[in-house]
Amino acid sequence: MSNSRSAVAPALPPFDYTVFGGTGDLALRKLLPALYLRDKAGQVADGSRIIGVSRSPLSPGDYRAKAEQAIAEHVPADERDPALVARFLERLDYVPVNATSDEGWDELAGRLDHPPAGREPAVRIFYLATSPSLFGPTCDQLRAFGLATPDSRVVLEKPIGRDLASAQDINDRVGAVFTEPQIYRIDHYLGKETVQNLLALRFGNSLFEPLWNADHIDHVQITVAETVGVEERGGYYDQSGALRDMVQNHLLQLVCLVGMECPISLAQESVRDEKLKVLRSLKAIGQDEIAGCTVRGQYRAGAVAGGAVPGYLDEPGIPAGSGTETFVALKLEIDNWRWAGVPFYLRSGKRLPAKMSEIVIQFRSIRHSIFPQGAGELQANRLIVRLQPDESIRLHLMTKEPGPGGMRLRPAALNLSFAQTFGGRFPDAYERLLMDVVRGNSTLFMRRDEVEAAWQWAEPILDGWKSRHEMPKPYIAGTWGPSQSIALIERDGRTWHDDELPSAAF
Ligand SMILES: NC(=O)C1=CN([C@@H]2O[C@H](COP(=O)(O)OP(=O)(O)OC[C@H]3O[C@@H](n4cnc5c(N)ncnc54)[C@H](OP(=O)(O)O)[C@@H]3O)[C@@H](O)[C@H]2O)C=CC1
Ligand SMILES: O=C1O[C@H](COP(=O)(O)O)[C@@H](O)[C@H](O)[C@H]1O
Repeated sequence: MSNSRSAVAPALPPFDYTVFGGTGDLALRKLLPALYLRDKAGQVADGSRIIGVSRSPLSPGDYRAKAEQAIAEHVPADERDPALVARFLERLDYVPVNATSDEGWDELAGRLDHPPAGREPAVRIFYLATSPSLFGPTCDQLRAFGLATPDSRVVLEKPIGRDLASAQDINDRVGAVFTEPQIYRIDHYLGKETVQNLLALRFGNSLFEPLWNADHIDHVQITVAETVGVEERGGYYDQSGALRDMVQNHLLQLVCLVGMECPISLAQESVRDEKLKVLRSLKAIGQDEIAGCTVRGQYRAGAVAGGAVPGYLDEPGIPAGSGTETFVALKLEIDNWRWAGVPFYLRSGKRLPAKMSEIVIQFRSIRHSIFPQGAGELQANRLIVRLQPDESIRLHLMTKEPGPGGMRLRPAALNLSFAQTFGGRFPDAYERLLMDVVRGNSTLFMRRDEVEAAWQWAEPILDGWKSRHEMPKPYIAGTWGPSQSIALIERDGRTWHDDELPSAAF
């Protein structure tokens, strides 16, 4: 299918993107491919530069070779145009720099201070794709070497801390060098096309908003399921776990977009103000509620997509007997006028049967049935927003079964498939977000107070788990998590929306 939508993207001002951690997994797998694809779409102005930075003693030529390989591996073949790849590689440079010493900083300053001749003023961006422990030292050095100019921007990768205090510490250190409007905290879920579409669905249609409240909605489910395990990131993951890695950021941002009031406009602070109100309205899960409202799981050896996979404890970099969770299910409530009493059930895990993220809005049952017994069970309406893959919005309704012989009802779905409706390629979240930084649009980035409010809610759960000294419940890789996750929702007389999903792989 043609890529007509992204081929006509408007050009932006030239930029200097300095990527700290430029040789790392994130830069090679996501950032460079995303920048190449935006360049291919015509959004990268001539004279723009991408400067990879890390301690490795590479030449610019070595770095270009690495980038070329990364593009070959991570950009689909039909998007790789040799002439455009060559043009993109020309924009790349590399400087060895140590974030925690003075090594390489003068060279980096020299590069940034000497742009290509005749280039118009460029947007200066520092992307910190490194461990968060380096954010403070890197920003200190950016200031010490005069690189943190008043107009420059800094992008922070997640995780922003591992609890409230460490998040505040990072925010303080970065905030001592950059003002809040200069800081872009990435949550790549906000860059996903269908996640942004939640705003269009809710506030671009008159149909749903009158029903979008506790009077009409029984509950909400959010599932973010992955088939992958911890891959090469065991060292990081074991210190993190599913609540810190996925729930505190990505899933809570989804809760915000489902739960927030209509912002006064799409202006960045309006949207972020509304999300913040949701985060501040999250009902604290008390220590006595942890056992009933949360479930932790850890995968054991099993099969995913027809192939055998090892258990978490046998993955590289995972210490023997680790008690880190690779699966979380929990029930939360937004304690406000709109949502009082409506449970939000969240679950996320690795090594589940399918890579699939979706939001299910389960409406209440009709209050009175006029249909005779035998007309079929009346199922409550359900709106399903599939975020990935096969992006779609499906509305499940009851309809009459066609034909004579009385009234029989049957559920059926109105299905808005994005691929069928719009065709083309959906840009990766990083493509959108990297260019939003160039534009200076931080709507889809997290503000300091959002990150800290999310930690404020999540931290007592982490503390509760720690004080209970319980190991996560085991689940077989390729299943939908531990049985306790099913019990969590079934205790309330509800079930996970699994009926249209692949079942366990064996
Ligand atoms: N990989 C992913 O999919 C995702 C990663 N993240 C986060 O992004 C960050 C980076 O992740 P990832 O790329 O996987 O990590 P990697 O370990 O693959 O890369 C780390 C990078 O940091 C560089 N680095 C380490 N120490 C220094 C230093 N003192 N000075 C300068 N550079 C340094 C490394 O190069 P060198 O050793 O040569 O200095 C390397 O380029 C992490 O915080 C991670 O949690 C977030 C979302 C997804
Ligand atoms: O931030 C993260 O997200 C990925 C999942 O992202 P997706 O876009 O593939 O859904 C997850 O694998 C990783 O552990 C986490 O750090």
